[in-house]
Amino acid sequence: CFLHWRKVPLCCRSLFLELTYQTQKEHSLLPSSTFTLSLLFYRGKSTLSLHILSVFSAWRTKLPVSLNLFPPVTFTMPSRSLADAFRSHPVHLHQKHLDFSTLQEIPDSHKWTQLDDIEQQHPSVESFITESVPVIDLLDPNVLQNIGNACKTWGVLHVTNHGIPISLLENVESVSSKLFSLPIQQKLKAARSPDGVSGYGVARISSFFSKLMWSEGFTIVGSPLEHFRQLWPQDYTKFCDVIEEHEKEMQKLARRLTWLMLGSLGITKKDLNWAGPKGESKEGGAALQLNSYPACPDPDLAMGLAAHTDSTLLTILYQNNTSGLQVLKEGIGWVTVPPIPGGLVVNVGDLLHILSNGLYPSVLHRAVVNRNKHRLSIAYLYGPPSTVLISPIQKLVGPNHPPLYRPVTWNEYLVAKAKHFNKALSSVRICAPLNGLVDVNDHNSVKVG
Ligand SMILES: O=C(O)CCC(=O)C(=O)O
Ligand SMILES: [Fe+2]
Repeated sequence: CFLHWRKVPLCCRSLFLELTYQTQKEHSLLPSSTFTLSLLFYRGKSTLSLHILSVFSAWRTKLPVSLNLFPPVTFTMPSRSLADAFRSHPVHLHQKHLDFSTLQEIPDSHKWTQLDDIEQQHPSVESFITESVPVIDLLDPNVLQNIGNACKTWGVLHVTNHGIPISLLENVESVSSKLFSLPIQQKLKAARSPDGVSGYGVARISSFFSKLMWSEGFTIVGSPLEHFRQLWPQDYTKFCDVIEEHEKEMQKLARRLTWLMLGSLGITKKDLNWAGPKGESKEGGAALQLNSYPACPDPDLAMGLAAHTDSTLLTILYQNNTSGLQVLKEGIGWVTVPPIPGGLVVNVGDLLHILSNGLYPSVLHRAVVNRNKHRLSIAYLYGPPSTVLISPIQKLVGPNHPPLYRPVTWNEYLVAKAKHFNKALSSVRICAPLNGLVDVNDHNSVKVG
């Protein structure tokens, strides 16, 4: 291999070498364990030096060392859990916990007097004079086509007939509502630790802003048992049961939606290694994010949750009966996504953006607040198994469609997000899109206040 490396043009600025250990029990020709060597050359943001790598591909069938150029998705390797990814990259937050219920006016710490670039460039638009986010019935015979159009043009959709019992969604809403209405001292008993992921606290993205957001959150990764025991020493088990049941149902829906979205791109389970040889997929990972946006005395000066994209394959969002979610639609501005009865919002996340090679863009969204009503949202953040490498799917890549992103695991991407926030997608980009468009988030400045 190293002989060929010399042929890499000097203009290549960087070389990524990813050595991954793969167990291939079923493969008759290879020993049970082989290494997959992924070589990825890139030169800044311009095109890839593919010619050198084609030499390697001929070897793939003969050698126990396989050289994958842009593997769609590969491997399992013992690695850190999602929670570890956060732990290894702590985000330093202003740990200021307000008791919103007692405030008559907005303190300076929460006054967004100067909006960041993205808010200034894109005004809010009234939903009745513009288009609205597509509503897709999952039982519609044209569901694939409808989902594909919505992902391509909006990066977000509403789904109905999704199969999640409304009573279950209401039960999770009720747990959230009880949780956030506990006294602040009680909630702080389940506070998220500075290097942790689960628990009560301000939005994780707060560290990128000088002003705090008008919201509080509670994150659940794995079991909420320990934290719930702190919050409700007497009756935590019934709350845990609700979360567990919700997780089970949402996992099923998230998996179904992932395959519908990929299916609308012509991708089947056999195109993805992590789907398993018979199409059965390994478990994806997930986090549940409960968000509370108290009524705010001056909503124009506050921000519920600042503009961001989700570091997921997709996110499924339930909102109580109060509006607040807005998505950025290029050429239009911020469009409100009001709750629809029985419906769930589905966002394209950054990892689906990468898998689809930018065909399905992750949607920039934010939450605004409201003068009179308390708003709750429940986000199911769904991703792949955390050690699977995600890169543009080979079927979507060709001479006219070079891969735009390098392979990255969910863990690695979370670390990139913790470092670069809305520039995380650009940080894993290896090539400018041929259509000259850049990621919407590239325009975002994170300075505020
Ligand atoms: O509250 C909302 O509508 C948005 C929540 C959200 O974007 C998130 O939790 O990532
Ligand atoms: Fe989000």
